[in-house]
Amino acid sequence: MSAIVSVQNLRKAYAGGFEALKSVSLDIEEGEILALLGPNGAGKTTLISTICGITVPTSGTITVGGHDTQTAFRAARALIGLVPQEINLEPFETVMNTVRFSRGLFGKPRNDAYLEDILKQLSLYDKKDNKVMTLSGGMKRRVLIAKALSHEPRVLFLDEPTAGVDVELRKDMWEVVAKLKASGVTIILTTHYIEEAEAIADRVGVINKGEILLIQDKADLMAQMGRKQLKIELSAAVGAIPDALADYELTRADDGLSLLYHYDTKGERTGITTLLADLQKAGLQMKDLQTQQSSLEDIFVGLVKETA
Ligand SMILES: Nc1ncnc2c1ncn2[C@@H]1O[C@H](COP(=O)(O)OP(=O)(O)OP(=O)(O)O)[C@@H](O)[C@H]1O
Repeated sequence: MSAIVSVQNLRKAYAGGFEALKSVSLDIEEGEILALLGPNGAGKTTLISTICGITVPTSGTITVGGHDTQTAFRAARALIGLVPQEINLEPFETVMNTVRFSRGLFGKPRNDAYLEDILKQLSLYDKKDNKVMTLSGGMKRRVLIAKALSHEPRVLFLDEPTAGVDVELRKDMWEVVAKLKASGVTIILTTHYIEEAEAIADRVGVINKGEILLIQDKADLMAQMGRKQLKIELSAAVGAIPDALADYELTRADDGLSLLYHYDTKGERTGITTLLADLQKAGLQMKDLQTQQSSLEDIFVGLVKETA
């Protein structure tokens, strides 16, 4: 695979001096789905807007399909579709005219068959002659996607595509994204929903305070950083963890009725057998045991906390 978007040492300081991006470098591979995670104000929208040419970088370079976004903006921008966070549609226009107009802005020849196909993919075809103002919020979000795809871009940026969208529609949108990927479009999305990244991304990038903390294959990330938790339910509550068990770094839970033990899934030894033996020696009676794999959410929260 080769990089379709390449960002090198990108810095963005807003007027007033606030540094929203601090020397960000990343390559986005053709055909992948990259999810950018980060808390509010991390710099996700700034990164996307800068790549799309809406925000001017303070320094650094960006290329899209080999075109420099500063010296060959039109060529770079023609390859990009952007679905913004805000709904910015003309309320009195019909769905079909909205997408037709947007395609025209990129100087593409009229091609209703292509646009109708996009509307069908997004389950909007039966609404094509409806005015935008008559659509539901979820449908308007899908019109935004259709609009962004109207000029046949190779890279699609989705900024919080499912914000404020109900669970069912969110899953529909994931299907749409999967279909787009299958048709060869590279997708970059920002999201607050970690389950969204877990469900659809090939790679996950975590941004905090204008810096990329990590960018990694999702499966590798979960295998490397995923820790397991063992929950030991006791027959009687303990007020404090016995000194003899100090090495295990256990935490009390459920008012002392449970103890939590964390171990590395990649480690050669989990330490569970010796822990169970030592629990018995310390006179603690075990009622039940449960294990739980840490989710992407646990990993993300841990990372952001570390750099807080
Ligand atoms: N036009 C601007 N002028 C000054 N500061 C700005 C401007 N736009 C954004 N910022 C600041 O830059 C930082 C990054 O904002 P950005 O919108 O990129 O974050 P984000 O990760 O997209 O957040 P959210 O998840 O809330 O959308 C924030 O501290 C924000 O206040």
